[in-house]
Amino acid sequence: GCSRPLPSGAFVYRGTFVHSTQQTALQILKDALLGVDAQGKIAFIREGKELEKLSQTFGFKTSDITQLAQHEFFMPGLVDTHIHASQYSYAGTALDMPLLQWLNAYTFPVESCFKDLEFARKVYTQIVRRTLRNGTTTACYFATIHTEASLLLGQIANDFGQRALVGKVCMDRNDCVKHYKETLQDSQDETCRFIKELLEKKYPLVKPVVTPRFAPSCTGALLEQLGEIAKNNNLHIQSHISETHEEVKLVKELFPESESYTDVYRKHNLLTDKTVMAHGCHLSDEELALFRETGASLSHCPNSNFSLCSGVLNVRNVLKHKVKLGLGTDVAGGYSASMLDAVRRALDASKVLTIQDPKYKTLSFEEVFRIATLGGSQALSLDDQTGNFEVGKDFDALRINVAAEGGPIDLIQDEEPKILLEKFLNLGECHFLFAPENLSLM
Ligand SMILES: Nc1nc2[nH]cnc2c(=O)[nH]1
Ligand SMILES: [Zn+2]
Repeated sequence: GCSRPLPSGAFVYRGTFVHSTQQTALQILKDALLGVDAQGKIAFIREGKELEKLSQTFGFKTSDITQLAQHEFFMPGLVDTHIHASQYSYAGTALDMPLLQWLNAYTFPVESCFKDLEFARKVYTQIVRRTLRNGTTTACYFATIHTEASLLLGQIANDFGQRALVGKVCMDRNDCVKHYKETLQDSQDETCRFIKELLEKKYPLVKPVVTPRFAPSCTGALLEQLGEIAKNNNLHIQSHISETHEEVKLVKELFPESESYTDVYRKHNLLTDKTVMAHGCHLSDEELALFRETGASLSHCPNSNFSLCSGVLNVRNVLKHKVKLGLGTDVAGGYSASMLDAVRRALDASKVLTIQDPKYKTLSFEEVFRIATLGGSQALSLDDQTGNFEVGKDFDALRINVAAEGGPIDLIQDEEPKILLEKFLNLGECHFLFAPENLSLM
């Protein structure tokens, strides 16, 4: 063998790894060896019996290996494809109105407070810490219309080591809470400044995302400008679509020249292969076909859809149309900042559809696991970096101990990894202790 020490920051793990691939919703690798290079990237993932050969090729000693216990496994970090960092202060409250009223009564008044940077710092620090504790290693965030506070959210995500897309919200139409909107010119200028300043920080894991709030909050002129900005800088785009019937009707009135809600975004060059749209509960098959053609993706936010009584997304139909799909918490329309909750609500939503129509094929926990990990990374076009344990991707993982002392799961006997994962998804909690220096491992 080789007696060179591993370069600092390099690791080798041995044990069970569970993840998804394009072909299989759940691939279980028992007694696998996974090597992480000094840059945090996966150098190899092979069978334990290849130890001898691997240790020679990669130059590590048996004593360098971290061995997982029987009841432990690694899974990819969870990807929250849609979350409003700015709404965290009232998460768990204010769920007594439909969307459009809810925005005016609760959301816009609270978001207008992010002009105050100290308030923003408090809320943004808490949401980043909370999502990380819940196992969200990648988040696609909405901030507010305020550039400075949005830049601060990017800084906080970077400081805690979370992979994040951060969006300064754009809206030049708001008749209800009059002070919470921008002029067309300001929205455009501040979006450009936000993008420029965030990119100049060169945060390795944090990128800007062009963020028109949704069609009813934006004039056609603003949507047009934002489409241009995204195109010229090859940026991600996020917004909302077809969350409630009332909203769909409003968009028809506001954009009478468009064939559909999806057509409004398409016309303004906002549907690209780096676009993620939240909800899509009431999209037609024709609209789903436009998503497929453009490579745009959907974020399924079941807690929010139940909590605001918005609708139930037919995930099977989305998958049938081969539209990329991730899961989102949509805090605070969704009351939980945990992606494990999103997994459970996604299973519930699917069961609601089966109750309504027994021929509807309920999603399996394996399928929802894939949507919460690999699916999310694809929906955010970050699947070259994260989403599963492929060589060359970042080792972005959760180390799960299903039998953790004082934890919520009782194991009566030794269980297969598939059962451990199913129990964890349905019953588990992740709250790891904070060790920012270890975040790349967690
Ligand atoms: N759930 C949700 N839907 C929206 N549509 C436009 N803005 C919002 C928001 O903040 N939350
Ligand atoms: Zn939302």
